[in-house]
Amino acid sequence: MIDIQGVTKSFNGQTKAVDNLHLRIPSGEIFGFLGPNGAGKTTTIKMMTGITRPDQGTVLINGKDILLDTLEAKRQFGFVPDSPDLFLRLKGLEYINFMADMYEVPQELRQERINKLAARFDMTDALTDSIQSYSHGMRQKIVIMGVLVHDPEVWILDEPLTGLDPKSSFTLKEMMREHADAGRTVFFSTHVLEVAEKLCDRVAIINKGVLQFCGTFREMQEHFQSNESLERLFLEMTDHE
Ligand SMILES: Nc1ncnc2c1ncn2[C@@H]1O[C@H](COP(=O)(O)OP(=O)(O)OP(=O)(O)O)[C@@H](O)[C@H]1O
Repeated sequence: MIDIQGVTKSFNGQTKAVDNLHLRIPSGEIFGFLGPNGAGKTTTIKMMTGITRPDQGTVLINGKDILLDTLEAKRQFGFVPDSPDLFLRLKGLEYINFMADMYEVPQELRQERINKLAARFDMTDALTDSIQSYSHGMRQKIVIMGVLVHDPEVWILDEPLTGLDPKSSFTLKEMMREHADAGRTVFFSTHVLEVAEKLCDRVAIINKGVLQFCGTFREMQEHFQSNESLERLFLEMTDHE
């Protein structure tokens, strides 16, 4: 469960990148966070994960305050950032083991998880190569595997499908569904509205830092008294000046 309580963030004392955002994402849900370029999605995610400090408001992850109980809050989630260009000098397996060490995953359990994840993402042969030699999609997959190796209850994923090939993208979406169906939480940002429409239990749309809508796709259609696709409704909500 994620509880975003009135977070606000300005840069350089100017326009608010995120303005008094409230969102509550219960366990058991895949939640899509949508918005045009520069809308404030990554800034929100950085405040959720304790990377950026909000000017106002806070975020609770499974009831743990990211500002006051930071370490406990961080134990609750796994975070996939929008850029996977991290730890390039490490081999894939070294990186996953590093993540498993950080989260104190016992040896036997980690081996089983690494084998399963590598098989699901077609990465078994690549694990002994350096991350530097990986394609963008392979780097994305190793970062996802590094997060999933500690089996966090809450997944926070910033544009996780970018650069993944169709099979890996399908696998990740399948895993997101399994995770939510097991009563846990998946929060992800995306620009791929067809994916959001099919995959998400609920979505939020943010524009210029301000929440425009939060609810199911059906609720959105009812609200706008329209049978249009999510893409059309999104454009209507975000195109007007
Ligand atoms: N470190 C920073 N310094 C100054 N401005 C910033 C900083 N980070 C973000 N911004 C500004 O905050 C606003 C929101 O940016 P953010 O990266 O959160 O958008 P986004 O919704 O993730 O966009 P995209 O879809 O393009 O990734 C933008 O106007 C951006 O220029």
